[in-house]
Amino acid sequence: MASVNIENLNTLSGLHPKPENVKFTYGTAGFRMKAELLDSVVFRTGILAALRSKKLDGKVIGCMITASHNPAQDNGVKLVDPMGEMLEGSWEAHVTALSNAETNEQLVDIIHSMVSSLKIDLTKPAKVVFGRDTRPSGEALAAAFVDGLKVLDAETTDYGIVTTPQLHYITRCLNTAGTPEAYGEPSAEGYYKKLAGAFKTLVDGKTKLSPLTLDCANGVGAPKFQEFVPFLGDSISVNIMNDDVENASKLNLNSGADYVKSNQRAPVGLKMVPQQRYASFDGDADRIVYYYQDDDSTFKLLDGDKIAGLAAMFIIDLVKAAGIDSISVGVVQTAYANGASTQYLRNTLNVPVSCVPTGVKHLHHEATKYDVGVYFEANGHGTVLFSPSALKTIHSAEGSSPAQAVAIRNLRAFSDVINQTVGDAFSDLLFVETILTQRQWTPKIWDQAYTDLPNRLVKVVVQDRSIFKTVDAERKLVEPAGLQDAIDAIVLKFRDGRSFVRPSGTEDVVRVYAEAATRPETDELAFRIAGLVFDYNSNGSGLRPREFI
Ligand SMILES: CC(=O)N[C@H]1[C@@H](OP(=O)(O)O)O[C@H](CO)[C@@H](O)[C@@H]1O
Ligand SMILES: [Mg+2]
Repeated sequence: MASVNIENLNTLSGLHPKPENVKFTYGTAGFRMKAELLDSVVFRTGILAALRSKKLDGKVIGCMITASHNPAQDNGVKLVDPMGEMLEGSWEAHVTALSNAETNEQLVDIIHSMVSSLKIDLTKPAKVVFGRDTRPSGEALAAAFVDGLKVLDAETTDYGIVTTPQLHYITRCLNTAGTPEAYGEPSAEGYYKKLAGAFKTLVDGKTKLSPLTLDCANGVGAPKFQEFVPFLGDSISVNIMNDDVENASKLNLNSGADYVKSNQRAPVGLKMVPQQRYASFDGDADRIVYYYQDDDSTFKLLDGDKIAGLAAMFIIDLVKAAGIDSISVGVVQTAYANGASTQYLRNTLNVPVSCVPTGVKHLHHEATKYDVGVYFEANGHGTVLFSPSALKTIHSAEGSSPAQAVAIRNLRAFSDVINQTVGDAFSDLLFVETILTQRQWTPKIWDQAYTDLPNRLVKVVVQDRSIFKTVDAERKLVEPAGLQDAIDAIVLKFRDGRSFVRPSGTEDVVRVYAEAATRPETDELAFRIAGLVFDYNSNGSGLRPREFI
């Protein structure tokens, strides 16, 4: 068995020293922090990507350099497994260990112990592809990643500036090429052709909707959607705003899906016209939320929960119309899903709903258990997964009437318009537009499925968030002892009250979520629980926010 060329590793690692006194953790969305701290981490992630590829017999591993909806000065790195899914959970600990090695000797030791415990054959080839968003720090970090790949002589292709979902798509295409599961051409152009072709089939012959106004958060979604437009031709009209990627400081500033969802308001500078459709991407275009203004000028958000409800409703109808009763539809949510959406799914659509911990990898995994699994985080990250057997059924069905044949054709195109590797703002946009076009629905009609319970999300800065331990898909605290009982006692006093507390996986805070029958009750509940959490674990650190009760 070959071994690592230590001289080579020492030289390359010397170019990417680890900053002192920083502890890195591969979290919900990979490593994410101030860009200036990331050089050594990205270099070592390159080593790990090469090891993972060797372990998987030379299958292509993907890497995306992005910090999504976070500010321009942040960056991050995240690995993609061969079918376009997130890095397998057990490898998160390995990449975390590599990133925290203090010396080159430790680095070599960790690599050697991985090679022996995971039985990695270093003579196997390694193939790794990578891309990045528009952040100015991306280019240098990509170079550090390439240095990491050189440690193990990995073959590599730089896909340059792409959206996160494009990189996931390309990774899957490369690994399925020439097989019956071939996913498409492994290029941005192949991606545009596949999605646009399916969309055109779905809206063919239907009356086109009024233009959609699209806020791209001044991120990678802007140039990439511009690139996409010629492929879509006149099948859709989109007015793009917040497309200034030259001025990095504008990235995600007062705009984008996270801003709109968190503040429940339109991006700054957008003058809304009642009953028109608006949508916002986040900074790496893997999330989308829709919104509109009602006639009384109220702002109405159509978030990930609303998108999941719309998708589930449409697919259920389509499956029925196609006469394929054997395909069942399920929806996966997290505890942050609005209680009204869960009720709608269960009681109106009669679909099974699972609740899993936060983080796309959990939702994705659970969704694979259904024939058609719809998954969305409330913040707008999600997609629809068709199981291999559902796809087979859809592709072999013929239908016994013209109406059934049309429904089957639509189901096939629908499965193609959806990026099944990961939540994808472009693809989600197209499937929402498909449904609204086929039904000729305004955003208000879509919104009428159910009325959101008022809700509030509060961040609590505590001394040590690691003491908060949860169970039951993060809906209950088991530690610190007694805190959950105190929460339950407060929640009981509120009509339709629901609240839960969990440590964030991406920020150094504890999050409190609350919903109740009315806005004032919701705010009171949220701030009471936030106050309770703060008092449990502040030890006098920081100021107690004034709104906490
Ligand atoms: C409440 C919330 O929106 N949490 C977000 C956030 O996770 P936290 O673990 O809550 O920090 O970032 C994740 C990664 O982007 C995303 O998947 C998740 O939905
Ligand atoms: Mg994102």
